[in-house]
Amino acid sequence: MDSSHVEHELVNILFTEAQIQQRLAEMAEQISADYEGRDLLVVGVLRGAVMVMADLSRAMPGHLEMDWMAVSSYGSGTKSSGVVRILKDLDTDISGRDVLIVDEIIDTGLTLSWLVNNLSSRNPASVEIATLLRKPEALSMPVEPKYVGWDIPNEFVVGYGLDYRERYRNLRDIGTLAPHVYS
Ligand SMILES: O=P(O)(O)OC[C@H]1O[C@H](OP(=O)(O)OP(=O)(O)O)[C@H](O)[C@@H]1O
Ligand code: HPA
Repeated sequence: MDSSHVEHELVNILFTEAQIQQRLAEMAEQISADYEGRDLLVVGVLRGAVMVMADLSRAMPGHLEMDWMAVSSYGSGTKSSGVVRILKDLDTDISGRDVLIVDEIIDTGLTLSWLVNNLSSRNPASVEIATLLRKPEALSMPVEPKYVGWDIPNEFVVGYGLDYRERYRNLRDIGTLAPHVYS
């Protein structure tokens, strides 16, 4: 497969690979300082957060554990269905644990506000969120990520874990798709 072909379907690069790595390093430094001496469990939200989890966790020098959840609210399109389902639950008992949920984007805020409620009911010591991107709509939702990479405009973005119909997750940059891709 010709990967340069895929890159050409992006019309507007919002963040390059280098910018993403730089921002994740800053976030990792802050998170490491905040959780120093604590027993951190990092929870990645499959599938989009795989890249952020891999790079953010490797930028943190201390001990941490990783677990994963899979939830679905989008189906195959670009609009949230409004209903969140657990597709894969945690393998870890989080009672008494410091939990940091890692995701790549908060869009409507539905997924993460639901997830924070769900995990909070399991008696963790704390639950916080780290997200690489946040869209404006999420600001009106009861979801308050402690760590945000960037606030972005309300456009559908792909790359670095973010998909459109399961494609484009493997792009190293984050950008918007050319209109012809949707037609
Ligand atoms: O704030 P929201 O409007 O709820 O949107 C954010 C969620 O949507 C995406 O996941 P998606 O359901 O597309 O699954 P994926 O990670 O497998 O792509 C993304 O990874 C977030 O978890
Ligand atoms: O802008 C987006 N792009 C890809 N996946 C998403 N899931 C929520 N918002 C987005």
